[in-house]
Amino acid sequence: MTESTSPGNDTLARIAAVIESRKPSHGGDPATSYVAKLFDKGLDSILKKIGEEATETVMAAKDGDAQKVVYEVADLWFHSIIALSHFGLKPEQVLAELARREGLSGLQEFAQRGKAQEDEPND
Ligand SMILES: N=c1c2ncn([C@@H]3O[C@H](COP(=O)(O)OP(=O)(O)OP(=O)(O)O)[C@@H](O)[C@H]3O)c2ncn1[C@@H]1O[C@H](COP(=O)(O)O)[C@@H](O)[C@H]1O
Repeated sequence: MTESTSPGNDTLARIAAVIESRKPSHGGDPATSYVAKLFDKGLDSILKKIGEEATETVMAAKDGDAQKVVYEVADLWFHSIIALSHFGLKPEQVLAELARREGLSGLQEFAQRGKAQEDEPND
């Protein structure tokens, strides 16, 4: 797969657009759409799915099952995009935040926040 055909930011933007179209305000139908059903159930149900998918990601990793890690992270990202949409946010905003952090070491950033050395995020 070449770089130009690799799934990337466009994929996230397209999925986010479909998710947006499933909102009740856009005519999403819980009878025919998983996303519309989740929006219909509300934020707690969306957050519960994120918790489940995060746990399943950890379990797949602990099992050493690399392909399952891919499936579970895809589930986690998908449900996280639904949560972003609930708050009127888009994946682009998360990607922009990651881009902003590029080149800034996590330890450097931690020090800039004035954290004491004994609080280092190493566990
Ligand atoms: N990417 C996804 C996607 N990923 C996961 N899922 C669904 O999310 C649910 C995840 O639930 P679970 O992980 O609990 O899976 P499970 O099979 O129920 O249980 P486990 O065996 O994993 O424990 C399943 O019903 C999946 O089918 C998704 N449903 C939809 N999409 C995208 O969203 C679009 C809109 O979907 P609809 O709103 O349903 O039209 C689709 O065209 C896709 O692009």
